[in-house]
Amino acid sequence: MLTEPIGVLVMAYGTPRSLAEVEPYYTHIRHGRKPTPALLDNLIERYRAIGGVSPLNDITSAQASGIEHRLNRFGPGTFKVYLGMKHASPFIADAVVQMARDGIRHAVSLVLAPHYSTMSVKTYQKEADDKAAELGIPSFVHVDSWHLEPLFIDLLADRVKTALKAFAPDAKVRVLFSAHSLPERILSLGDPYPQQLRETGDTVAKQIGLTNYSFAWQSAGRTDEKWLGPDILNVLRELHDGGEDNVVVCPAGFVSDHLEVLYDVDIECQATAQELGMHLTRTESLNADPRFLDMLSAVVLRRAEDLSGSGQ
Ligand SMILES: CC1=C(CCC(=O)O)c2cc3nc(cc4[nH]c(cc5[nH]c(cc1n2)c(C)c5CCC(=O)O)c(CCC(=O)O)c4C)C(CCC(=O)O)=C3C
Ligand SMILES: [Fe+2]
Repeated sequence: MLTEPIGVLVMAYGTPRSLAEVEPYYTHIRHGRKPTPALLDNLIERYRAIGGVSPLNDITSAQASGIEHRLNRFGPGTFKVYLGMKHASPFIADAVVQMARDGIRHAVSLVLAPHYSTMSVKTYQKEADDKAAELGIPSFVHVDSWHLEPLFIDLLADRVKTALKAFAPDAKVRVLFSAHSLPERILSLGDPYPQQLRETGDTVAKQIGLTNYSFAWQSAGRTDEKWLGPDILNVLRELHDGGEDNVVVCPAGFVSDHLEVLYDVDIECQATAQELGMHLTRTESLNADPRFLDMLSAVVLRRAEDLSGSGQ
């Protein structure tokens, strides 16, 4: 192991801290273009519907500090965790500046999302690497994805089993593994994202002997482009038309309770299900589950071994 502290840059999407911050946050997501009043009102209404602010900031912070605590179990001060957000402060670049100030020379990056995409994880990594290059500090060793980590699979498998208990033992129940949709053009780029979601779902299903399951995309952006389908709301309608009215949604692409889970699944999918007379539940989010943080810190530790191995 290295003798000086290893920096760990934990990256996440970020969320506004108050309703007043929704406009600058949305403008940042839109690469500096202000949203129209209608788009802004619509987003504010969604945050209002989940209680005004998203619990995401608190959960992300708890995840980062839980990872740091675990990494330092065997040697206090061996690792220093920095939190950097894509669209909210502290931004990824702020965290990298702090790492440089602290004299960190060896660092691992981890994105709090299981599946790799050129439009998500890669953009986080690029932001970190660009800032490191600008500051003249060594680049990061990245964790690209952890969608097949055995402990991640175990956690989802347990959650699916628990969710299925809401139904009669002999009921026919469809499990829908979902993730955030992305523009369909990622397909022509050979992006691994859709395949990785499928691998997560297939592996969970195999582990618990689940046969009635499929995949759906949720939370597609409000843009003119075509987004990956099938959209989860259409999948619910099709299931109902085919005589299947029992559904467990497992939002496997997300790790925390936030807008896409608390609004898009718990309010929007639930409303469609009710309208159709379907029975829908979802798996509990991973949040700061100790077993989840054990898993993430083990993944970081493994990657940190590559740092010393590569002689950096
Ligand atoms: C792949 C992916 C993940 C999962 C991986 C990861 O976690 O990185 C994710 C997570 C999240 N997305 C979030 C929020 C939003 N995403 C938006 C818009 C967009 N998301 C995109 C992608 C993703 N997003 C994309 C391609 C857009 C279009 C604009 C663009 O090209 O960038 C918009 C704009 C309005 C709207 O479309 O609703 C909002 C408000 C929150 C925080 C929720 C909270 O505050 O609780 C979280 C965790
Ligand atoms: Fe998003």
